[in-house]
Amino acid sequence: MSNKLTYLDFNEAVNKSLELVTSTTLTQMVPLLESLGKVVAQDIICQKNLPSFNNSAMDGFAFKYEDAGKTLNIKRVIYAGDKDEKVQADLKEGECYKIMTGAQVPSDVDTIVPIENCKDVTKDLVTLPTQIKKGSNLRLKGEEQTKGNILFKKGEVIDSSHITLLASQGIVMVEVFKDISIAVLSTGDELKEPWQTSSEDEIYNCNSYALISLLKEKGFTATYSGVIPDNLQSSKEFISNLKSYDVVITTGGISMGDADFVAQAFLENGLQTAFHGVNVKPGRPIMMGKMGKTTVMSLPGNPLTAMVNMHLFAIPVLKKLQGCQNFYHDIIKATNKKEFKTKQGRVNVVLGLCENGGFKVTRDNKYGSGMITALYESNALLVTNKQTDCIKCNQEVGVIKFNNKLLNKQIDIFN
Ligand SMILES: Nc1nc2c(c(=O)[nH]1)N[C@H]1C(S)=C(S)[C@@H](COP(=O)(O)OP(=O)(O)OC[C@H]3O[C@@H](n4cnc5c(N)ncnc54)[C@H](O)[C@@H]3O)O[C@H]1N2
Ligand code: MOO
Repeated sequence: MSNKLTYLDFNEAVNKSLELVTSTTLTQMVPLLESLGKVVAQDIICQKNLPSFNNSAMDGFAFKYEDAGKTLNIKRVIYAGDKDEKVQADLKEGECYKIMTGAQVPSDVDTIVPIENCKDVTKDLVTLPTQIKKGSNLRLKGEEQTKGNILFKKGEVIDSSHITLLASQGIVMVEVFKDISIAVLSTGDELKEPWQTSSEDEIYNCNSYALISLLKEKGFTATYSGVIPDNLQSSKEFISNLKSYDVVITTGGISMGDADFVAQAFLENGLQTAFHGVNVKPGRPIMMGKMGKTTVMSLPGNPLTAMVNMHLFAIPVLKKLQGCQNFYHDIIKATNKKEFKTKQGRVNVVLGLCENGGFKVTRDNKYGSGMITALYESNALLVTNKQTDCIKCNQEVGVIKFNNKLLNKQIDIFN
């Protein structure tokens, strides 16, 4: 980080980070269920009307509207799946069909009444109610979607509702954007892996596992690539082997310390720095840039800071790169439950618990960036602007929940 301690404006950093990437163009075909969580690479067009034939919404009787209130003979029973002569229009005067939910409705009837609303129902006869609306309980061919409509658009992340639509169209292979490749690394000689023994003088590497699992939660696959050594020459060699990845994400070693070699090692590998240092707490030392085609995101080592930076800065960039149309943070409105102070002159990112319409700041906003449990106790971030020094009790705030869906336009996220 520059010794002059000039920190980039928060919004400028967000925009610069998003400008670093454009959507991947590589696609692949995947089977229907494997498309879950992936980004669809072309508009999905309706190929089969929804519904594809007029059908009944109820178990009951199908009749001509003018026969409402009359006692009619039951011509036959029509079941879901019946076709051809079983659904032909052949009613005579004084007749109706008994019909089951989902069954095809013959063309000579226009209204359906549920069985429990009828009187004197026998095997052969039924008395229809007088009060019924024409067209009731009749689901018309194509009323939901017609052939040629766009069902959903390129760039949407496929969830269970998309899978429902795809299956309804008989689509079994889906063209999605190929997963971008992401390497996750840590730095620091003090680190031990969770499966190793760590003495009192050492700490476990939790950042890499935190990042990889967050990425998985957000639909990405990341490769753990180890710990960058705390010396420039080895760091440089280590980083030179990462150039085939679309994205490299590191934590630690980017502040002012004598062992903070990460930025220099990337620079010596051709990094074009977009920014290094942002006027935000936590997360001030964050660095982003491009090393050839590889997008580099170097996050501070403090675990809480690294994860906050992932949510705020990294995930939107990765979503854009992965081909998503929506990559801007959304906020939800909540009532602040407990007053807390923030520092003026910088953007503050505050952890809290957002539930039942309320936001409650974590640990009175007195936790440290090195803490791990504060994140566990929270499910949302509140971002202040530079002028804010206090968020009052009962004040309406806008918060970013960790599992918020992203938007296709930038909105004001500040409080
Ligand atoms: N003189 C200054 N010192 C610091 C500044 C500053 O502006 N001037 N900024 C502070 C801020 S803010 C932060 S955040 C940290 C970030 O420093 P680094 O990115 O260089 O991170 P490290 O020093 O390597 O580590 C910080 C902290 O996190 C622990 N750590 C690192 N990696 C892991 C990991 N994989 N798993 C668990 N814990 C990890 C590490 O042991 C340190 O305790 O710098 C301040 N200093
Ligand atoms: O980013 Mo540091 O405090 O911002 O922990």
